[in-house]
Order: sequence, then structure tokens, then C-alpha cells
Amino acid sequence: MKTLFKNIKELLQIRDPEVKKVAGRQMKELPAIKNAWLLIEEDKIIDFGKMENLPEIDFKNSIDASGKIILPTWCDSHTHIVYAGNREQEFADRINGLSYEEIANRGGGILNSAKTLQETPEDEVYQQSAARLEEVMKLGTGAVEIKSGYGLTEEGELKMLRVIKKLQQDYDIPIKATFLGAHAIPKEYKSDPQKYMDLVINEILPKVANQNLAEYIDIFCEKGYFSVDDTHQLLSAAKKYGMKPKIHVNQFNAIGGIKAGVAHEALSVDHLEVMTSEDIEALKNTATMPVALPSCSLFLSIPYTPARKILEAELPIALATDFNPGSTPSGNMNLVLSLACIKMKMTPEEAINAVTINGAYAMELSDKVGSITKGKKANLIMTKEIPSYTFLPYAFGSNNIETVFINGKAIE
Ligand SMILES: N=CN[C@@H](CCC(=O)O)C(=O)O
Ligand SMILES: [Zn+2]
Repeated sequence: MKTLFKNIKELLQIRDPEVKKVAGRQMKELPAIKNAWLLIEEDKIIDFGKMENLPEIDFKNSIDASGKIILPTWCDSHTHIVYAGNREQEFADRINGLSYEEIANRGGGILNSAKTLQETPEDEVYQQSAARLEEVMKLGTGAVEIKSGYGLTEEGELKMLRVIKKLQQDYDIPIKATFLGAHAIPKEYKSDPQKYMDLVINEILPKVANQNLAEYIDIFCEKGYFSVDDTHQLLSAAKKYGMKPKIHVNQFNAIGGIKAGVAHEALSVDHLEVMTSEDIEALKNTATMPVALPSCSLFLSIPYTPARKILEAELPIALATDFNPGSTPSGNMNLVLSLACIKMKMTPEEAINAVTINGAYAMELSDKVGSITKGKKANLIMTKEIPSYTFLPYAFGSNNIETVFINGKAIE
């Protein structure tokens, strides 16, 4: 069945199939057609153009998009959507003066979520996670990456990854799975962290790979968590199973994680709130996507990723939510878009590129989603009647999305 969208005020992010990502100055451009039509068939985009060139065919299914903007759905390349329970008490503790680090040192933080995850039955973890996924899809997300990392035992990590697998089977959007067993060092390994690395590398990783539960490998390379040496060990081991790195680096300290990620041809390096000139240099002439997570900066009151510095170096940037119970209890990509403009001084064009085509690249999904391109999935956002696309990041906190289409179908 074909569906025609007509009288579209503006059709945004139109790209040739060979464009997989955009970098530096290219990010200032957001190719668009004003007063456009778009034709989809079943789950695919098949054609588009200017209204004045609309073929004279009577399409039975047509949607009048007068005054509305159509663009590809958001591509959220960094989330921890699968978790159990919440950590609102830590939020209150931080308001009362404790730091994220102090909370973690008291056994809160990631270890707190790991305890809850381990105690929660798998089907209950699935129900909670599915509800979050449905929430973000209604907010415009049409492709997502999800990490493990709150299990921290073989049983817990495999449980999380099975939940991700079930989400992949039950939901119609592309979902990529990442193994983050090296997210925090469990209490019982504090005096011998290498023993935990050995467990992750020699016991859990082979099972994850053999059961085909994750495509990517992740590690929290940070003071107090995992070292650059741990990062090299894990990424080398994962390479043998064909798992590409997408790693947490430079959130609080620059300790050389970016260089390590690049050495292992990481698909992305994520967080980047603290960036040295050496880190920027390390990313030049590589295929690694820098990913910024501005909702995390907002929630933890930590610096924002220096987007202008990264863009001035002609590097690309993708933006993602980091949806998780501790540092970012929000999966709202519309907020990410606004924060990128307001706090990181990205232009609306740069930010929209970062949440669409570059997000798709950071999940190796540029062939399927992230732009209006013939043959790509009809995963689309149709806005309410709004004055311009700049209104989307400008009117932060308002929902300006009228309908989200996944595989050509409106979701309720
Ligand atoms: N920084 C590491 N991991 C998560 C937060 C984990 C948590 O606090 O639960 C992040 O990406 O922000
Ligand atoms: Zn994260």
C-alpha cells in the first residue's frame, strides 16, 4: 500500500544514499524541500519532490501535511533503557549536597542499579524497559542502541541482554545491543579489579558472543572505574568475536580513553564532557563518531561536551540521550536537541544532523534510517503546525510532534 504525504510545509534532511554522516562545516547544511510531497510504500520511502511536480496519480491514501514539517525519526545511539527500578533518592541526595562520586563511593550509583536488576525477575525487567521504549518512540525515536551494564554478574548481564533481544523481536524499530559488563567494579572485586576484568573477558564475553546477544562492546573508561589498560584488554578480546567498540570516555576526566578507542577503531566514543587538544587530534581522520549526551550534563550539572571545538576541528558529532536511572532519567531526544542548541551552541541545522544521520552512523544504521532517502525506512516525524524547524529546539519542553510513523504506520 502506498501513502502520499502532500502539501508538506518542509521536508527535511534529504540525503543521497552515499551520505553516511556529516562532519564539521557540512553539519551547517540541512537539505530540505519546501512545499513538498513524500510517497511511501509499506515500510519504505519511495519518492519525494516539490508539490508543483507531483505526478498526476490518484493515491487513495493521502495525508495532508499543510503547515507541518516532516523529517526522519531521531536516532538515539546511546541508551541504557533496560534497567530495573529508579534512583530518585540519589537525585534528592545530590540536591542535599552529595556528589555523584560520593554517592557511588557509598555503594549507590551503578552498583545500586545492579543490585535492583539482579533482584528483579527477567519478565519484570522486560515490562519496565518496554514501557520506556514505547515512551521514547512516541517522542520521535525511531532507532535506538541499548546497553547492558547493570547486571555486573554473568547471570545479570545475560539477563539484560536477553531483555534487549526480546525488545528487538517485539518492536518494529532497529535496536542495537551493546555489552557493557565493564560498567563498574562490583564491591567484592574492589581490592582486585583485575579479577573482575578476567571474569568479564574470560567468562561473560564468550557467552555473550556465542549466544549472539550483542553487536558492540562498551567500557566505562574513567578514574575509579576502568583504566586505559583495562580498555585495551577488553577491546582486544572483543575484537576476536567481531564486536566493535562504542565506549564511555572523558565524562569526568581525560585519561586517554579516546586514543585507546580510536586505536581499536571504535564506532563511537561517547560522553566527551572533558576534552583535551590531544583528544581532538586523536579523532581526526578516523571513522569514530564523537557522541555527546547533553541531558546527562544537565542532570548532573557537569560541563557540556565542547561541540564548537569538535566542529571547528571538522569532526562530526552525534547526539544521544544516555537514558539511564542514575545520570539521565530521560529518553527525550527533543530535549537533547534543545540542549545542544541552548547549551552547546550548535545551530539547529547542526543539531538536527547530529540527532538523525550522525546518530544512525553511530549505530551502523545509515543505510536504513537517519534521512529522507529513497529506499530507507519510512520512520518519520510529522510535526504539528509550526513556523519553522528552528521552532523544534526553540520551544523546549513543548511537544511539537503530531504523529510518529514507524515503518510507514502511525504509532498511537
Ligand atoms: N557513565 C557511566 N554510565 C552511565 C550512568 C550510569 C548510572 O549512573 O547509572 C552514563 O553513561 O552516564
Ligand atoms: Zn551511558
